[in-house]
Amino acid sequence: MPNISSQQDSDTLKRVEEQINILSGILDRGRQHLRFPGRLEQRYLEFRNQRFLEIDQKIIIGGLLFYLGFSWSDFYLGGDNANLIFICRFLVTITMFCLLWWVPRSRFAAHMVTVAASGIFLAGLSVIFFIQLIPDALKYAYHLGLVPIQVFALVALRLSYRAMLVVSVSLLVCYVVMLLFSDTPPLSPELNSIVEIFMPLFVLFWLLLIGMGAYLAYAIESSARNDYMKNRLLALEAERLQYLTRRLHLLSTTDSLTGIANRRYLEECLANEWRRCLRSQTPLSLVMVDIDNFKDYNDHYGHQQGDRCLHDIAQAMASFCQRPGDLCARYGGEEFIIILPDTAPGEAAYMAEKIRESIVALAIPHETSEHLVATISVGVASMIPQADSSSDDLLRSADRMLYQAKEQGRNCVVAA
Ligand SMILES: Nc1nc2c(ncn2[C@@H]2O[C@H](COP(=O)(O)OP(=O)(O)OP(=O)(O)O)[C@@H](O)[C@H]2O)c(=O)[nH]1
Repeated sequence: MPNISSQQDSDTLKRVEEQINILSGILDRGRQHLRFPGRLEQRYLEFRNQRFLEIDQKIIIGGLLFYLGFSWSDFYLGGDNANLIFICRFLVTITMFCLLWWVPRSRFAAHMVTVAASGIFLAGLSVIFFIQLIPDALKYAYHLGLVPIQVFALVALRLSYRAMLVVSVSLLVCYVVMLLFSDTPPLSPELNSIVEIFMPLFVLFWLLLIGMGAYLAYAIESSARNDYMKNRLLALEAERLQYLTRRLHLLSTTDSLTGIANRRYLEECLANEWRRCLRSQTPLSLVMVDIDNFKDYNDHYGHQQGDRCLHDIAQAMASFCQRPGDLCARYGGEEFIIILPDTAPGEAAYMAEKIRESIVALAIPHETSEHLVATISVGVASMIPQADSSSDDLLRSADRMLYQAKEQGRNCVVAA
């Protein structure tokens, strides 16, 4: 029988309710969120990382294969540097594959989004580097190679608005620096004027792409966070309901004064055990306990002290119920019943005697009793349930034994 006052349970319930309040507060305010308060942010990042490992990692692997696939252009346009460009491309791909395999298995597993962002940045940087190695005007073809990388950054980093923005802006800055500081290849005057018009337009186009991507990533991330909050709220509500149901069950089956099972639960368990022992044809034993001269105890020590005495005796007896199916319950007033399924009469009587001795050993002062300490009288009955008998017969038999124990002078065990 679980303990109703389980501190751990009520602490957990308190924690769950606190989290529900925080989440409901955030959702009620109805604003878009790109950062949650405290631990919630950390939980969200863990969740996002998990999703990344499940879904986005495959997208990154696909992107890397595309990146490697473009090596045909290295050989086609690379001239003398074709091999060098291919080796660089190959090394970037291999490094990223290694990181994608190793990081999730390492202590950096929580930083997969950062790894992906760095990988995309590295790929973009490599293309900027390749532009330097491609001979003459052919290098302009590689400028366009930055577009798919930028688009890929928008897709792969859509769940992290900040990572997407940092990678995109950094790449654009590197590109502009390269434009400013690298030599322009000798071109015909016509081509030169086209390039002069085209380059600022290309940078502007890129900026617009980043702006559009930033807007989309912001919308996607805030909606992902919103969904996360709603799902988390649902999970917390379910957890809360589970605790409340458990607590309700405890309240309805526990006696509030003694903390052991109440009569309702006793009757339910007795009926179940009776049916089970009827099927298995094994003995079912009942130990009926009554505190001796308890009226005198109350009269002498007061009702409150009487309650404490009831509690202590009940708890001491409950500690003997070790096997599954054993149950110690308050039957009413100062009467208790212990159900012992699959227990033979001799074993039950032995256990009853141990319980009686343990109550004497509690040494609860009882000045008006001849033993000077609180004692109990115990009646024990056992039966192998039959179809034409009922658990009431067993109860009546235990009650008769208890009556005899009282008749024999109390503080003793009588077994049928
Ligand atoms: N403090 C307290 N006393 C209770 C409670 N329930 C029953 N009692 C008291 O238990 C006493 C039972 O008295 P009796 O039935 O006369 O039995 P007894 O004095 O124990 O005498 P014997 O059973 O013959 O040994 C009554 O005085 C009840 O008021 C309770 O929840 N708390």
